[in-house]
Amino acid sequence: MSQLKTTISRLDDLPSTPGKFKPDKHTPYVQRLRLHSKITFWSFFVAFILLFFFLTHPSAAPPSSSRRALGSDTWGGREWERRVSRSARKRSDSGLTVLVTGAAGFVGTHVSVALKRRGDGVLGIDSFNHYYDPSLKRAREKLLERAGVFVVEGDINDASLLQKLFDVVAFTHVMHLAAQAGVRYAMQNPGSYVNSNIAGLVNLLEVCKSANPQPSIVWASSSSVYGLNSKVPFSEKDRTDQPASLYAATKKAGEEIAHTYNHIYGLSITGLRFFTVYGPWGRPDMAYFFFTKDILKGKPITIFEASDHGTVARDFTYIDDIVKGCLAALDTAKKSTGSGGKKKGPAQLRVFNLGNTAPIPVTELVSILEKLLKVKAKRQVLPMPRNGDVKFTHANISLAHRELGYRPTIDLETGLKKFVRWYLNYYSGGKKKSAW
Ligand SMILES: O=C(O)[C@H]1O[C@H](OP(=O)(O)OP(=O)(O)OC[C@H]2O[C@@H](n3ccc(=O)[nH]c3=O)[C@H](O)[C@@H]2O)[C@H](O)[C@@H](O)[C@@H]1O
Repeated sequence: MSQLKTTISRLDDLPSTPGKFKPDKHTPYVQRLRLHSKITFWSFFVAFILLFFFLTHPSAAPPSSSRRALGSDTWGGREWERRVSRSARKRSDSGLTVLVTGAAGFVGTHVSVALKRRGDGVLGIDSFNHYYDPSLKRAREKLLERAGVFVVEGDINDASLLQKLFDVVAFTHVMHLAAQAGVRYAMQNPGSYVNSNIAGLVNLLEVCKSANPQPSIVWASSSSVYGLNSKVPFSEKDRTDQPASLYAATKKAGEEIAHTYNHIYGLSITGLRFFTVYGPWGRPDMAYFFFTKDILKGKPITIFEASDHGTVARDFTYIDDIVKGCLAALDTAKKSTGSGGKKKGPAQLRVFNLGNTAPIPVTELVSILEKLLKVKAKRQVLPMPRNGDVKFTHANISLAHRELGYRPTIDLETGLKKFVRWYLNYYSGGKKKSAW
């Protein structure tokens, strides 16, 4: 307080109309004026140096929240809001207005384009993290841009960004696909699974529950929640309390968290348990993708077998079938019942298997790839390491068939043919690099 008084009294020393005042150059006032000029000069000089430093060293800039306040971050500003609104504008009154998280991801890209093509409003959000080659995500972003979908670069853990998106657009639906995927990587980086699949999910649901109107939510769970369940085919009624990986455990936790937000806040939530989704623009961390890469390079591939020399198999599901399931889940989602963070009545809570219901041994997947690529794979068969993998998956899809009209139509060989065609084209560096 005393310091404040001193500062005020110093300011009071200055004449209110300095131009009319003829100073005596020997008075203390003139000395102070000279001092002030020097301070002003050095302040400008230091400010200039700092500005130069931050412009040439962007990573040394202040934290994003303060930059955001200045409107100079990757999001914010009038032009940005215009882009957000334009992307989320639907073509007809009956259309949906969907926020797609993980929009530059494999499933996110396909779902976003399909929604946009049929006239829904779509806005994407994606963190473009480096879990796998970010240039593939950027190529997908270009594809989305051409389809009229704007992807906001940001994290689902950023509550102020999500809040801002809901301030700009009244989303009717959220298609939540942003996640840390991959079963085996969970042993290397467990924190990223907790951060995306648990903290990120909770953050998103917090914003959704407070939104007015509350959106309906459809999100990606995983076949991995069945874990050590050995009853086949896997039905939604089967036990899911024995996850074999941390990845599976975070997806299972997501399903329980969904229950809580549905119960307390009246959010309408649908979880989709995807079964090993594959296809063009897929994820390079998945076996069918890196097997293709390694076979073409003449590198050996490792094929896991069960401890009893038993076959390891997956219910591989083609991306177009998954997209149909996602759209059907959005179309049949009932409205959330809450408003202003308060539940008004019971809301819809659903879980569906989206699989192909035709498990194929991994050895057969490799044989199909060999045939399509016309290259013999260098197979190395090893016992399945204890890294979170399960022996087989097999979806019972009768519930999804009944409620969503879901009926997969693409068998593994047909789907891999489409994938291989895309792969060769994309990685040939040819002109058709970003073809669909
Ligand atoms: O359906 C799911 O729930 C999951 O499907 C995939 O997980 P996964 O089925 O393990 O798919 P891949 O990693 O592509 O593995 C496919 C099969 O290849 C086998 N594999 C994998 C890697 C390898 O080097 N060798 C090998 O034989 C695996 O054991 C597995 O049986 C996805 O990576 C998960 O994100 C997703 O949630």
